[in-house]
Amino acid sequence: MTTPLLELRNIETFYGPIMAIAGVSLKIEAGSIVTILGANGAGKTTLLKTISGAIDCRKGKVLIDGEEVQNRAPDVVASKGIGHVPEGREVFPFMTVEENLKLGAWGRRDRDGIARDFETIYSYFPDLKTKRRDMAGFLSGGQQQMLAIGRAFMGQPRLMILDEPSLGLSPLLTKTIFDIIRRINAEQGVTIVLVEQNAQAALNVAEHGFIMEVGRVVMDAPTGELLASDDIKEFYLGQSDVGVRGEKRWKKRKTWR
Ligand SMILES: Nc1ncnc2c1ncn2[C@@H]1O[C@H](COP(=O)(O)OP(=O)(O)OP(=O)(O)O)[C@@H](O)[C@H]1O
Repeated sequence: MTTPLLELRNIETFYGPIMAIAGVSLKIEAGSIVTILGANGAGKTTLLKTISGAIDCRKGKVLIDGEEVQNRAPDVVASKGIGHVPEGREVFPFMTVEENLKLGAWGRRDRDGIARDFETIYSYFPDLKTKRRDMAGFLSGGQQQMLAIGRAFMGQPRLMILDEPSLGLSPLLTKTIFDIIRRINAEQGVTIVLVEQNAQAALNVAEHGFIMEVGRVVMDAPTGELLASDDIKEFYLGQSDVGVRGEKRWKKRKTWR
């Protein structure tokens, strides 16, 4: 059996007395695209932050290629190949596009590789090339999302974790971003973990999904299975059954509890 690229074993993460992650275990194989879905407050962002070292867990293990990295500093986790694209992008507004991308390559010494990765990002996101000398704060929301993805890519991640990349974007821009995420996976061999509120877009691109509720994973299945699930249709895709006279049925109970 191969060692997963990322494994979480019984993670518990708290904010003071509040338990945000209540014992999550999961495995992510190299080369895959997986999505983590869940309602507001389910713990998705906290889980990603626990993986990247932005928040410490109180219990459990985070393993990258079988090596324990839980509660290590974010730069140590990044050096193991984890690139975190946080919710809300968090680009540096008073630095240019190019400077933001250079920061992503911090610690790298391979000048040729850095130059090649700049070109890769500019080929995926031509807008960034056009605006490479502009302040990041003047970019549109979609361009800032592109820059956040580009900056993470400059760190040569083997696993990219993206927190709600479609937040605030038009359907067209969301499609553009998701197409590039798919290409980064297929062409660059980067494994992708995608947290999304846009369940339809995420399930279209991912091979496997995890459903989170109040700090736990309540469902873990290939996306084909999730798309066929009545619970997923009802609660995440808004495709509830409609009665013969057009009235909506009583809201059904979720069966995964
Ligand atoms: N800084 C914080 N201090 C205290 N509680 C927090 C903090 N951040 C998050 N929480 C709580 O932790 C739980 C999980 O929050 P988290 O942001 O991880 O959820 P989420 O699934 O990412 O939600 P959303 O989809 O709204 O971003 C929630 O109950 C939230 O209120």
